[in-house]
Amino acid sequence: MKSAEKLSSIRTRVPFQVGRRSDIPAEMLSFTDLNSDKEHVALVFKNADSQQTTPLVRIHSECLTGDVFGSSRCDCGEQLNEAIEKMAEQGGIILYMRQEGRGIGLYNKLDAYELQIKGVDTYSANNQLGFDDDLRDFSEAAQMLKAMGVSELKLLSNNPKKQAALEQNGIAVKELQSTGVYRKVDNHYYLETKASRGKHRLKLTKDMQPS
Ligand SMILES: Nc1nc2c(ncn2[C@@H]2O[C@H](COP(=O)(O)OP(=O)(O)OP(=O)(O)O)[C@@H](O)[C@H]2O)c(=O)[nH]1
Ligand SMILES: [Zn+2]
Repeated sequence: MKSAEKLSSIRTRVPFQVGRRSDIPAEMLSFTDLNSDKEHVALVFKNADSQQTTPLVRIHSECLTGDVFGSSRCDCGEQLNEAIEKMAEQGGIILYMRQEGRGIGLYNKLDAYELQIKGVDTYSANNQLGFDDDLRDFSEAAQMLKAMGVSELKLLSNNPKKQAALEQNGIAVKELQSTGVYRKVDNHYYLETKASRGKHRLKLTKDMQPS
């Protein structure tokens, strides 16, 4: 895990409205001097970075298939909407990390899907393609938070690795809030594997019906 020793700062802060009806005020922030040249952005609701001591934060990894197209293979789009709707009410910050496919990129994720259709699970598909289970490095999330002056937060996630990474990089996680579980026609095996092998905190029940 790389540390967030490099000092980043806010480059641009642009207001707009977001959400399914484009009626939720937010600001998009870009940054200078992140560890990589990936164009990670933050979405800030109700000026939570300057107005709240312990804002609600979601570190959301890019998922073109789920976030944009509502793919049935994962739960990313639903988690993103949940975060937007919660933060419209109480304020908060979404760090939208350009880490498509847990860091392997979109084309490789599509290759992994092809293997999954043949019965390989979500992590083993990565391994068969020559990648580790998860290539994401969350130190840049800590850099972005520090640039915004946020040193403690409530984290909206089921993934304890995100909490550990923030804490290793000097950000205090005061609370871990789970997201909803979004069962769809063909994501049950994906969710089960995230819980068993990825150690995500997901409460899955056998009779859970697709939404
Ligand atoms: N390689 C690969 N990446 C996937 C797959 N399904 C979703 N992703 C990517 O996984 C990332 C989301 O990570 P997840 O493991 O679903 O969840 P998380 O962000 O770690 O945890 P939460 O905070 O609880 O949502 C996004 O970048 C998706 O593009 C898959 O089958 N294979
Ligand atoms: Zn997804």
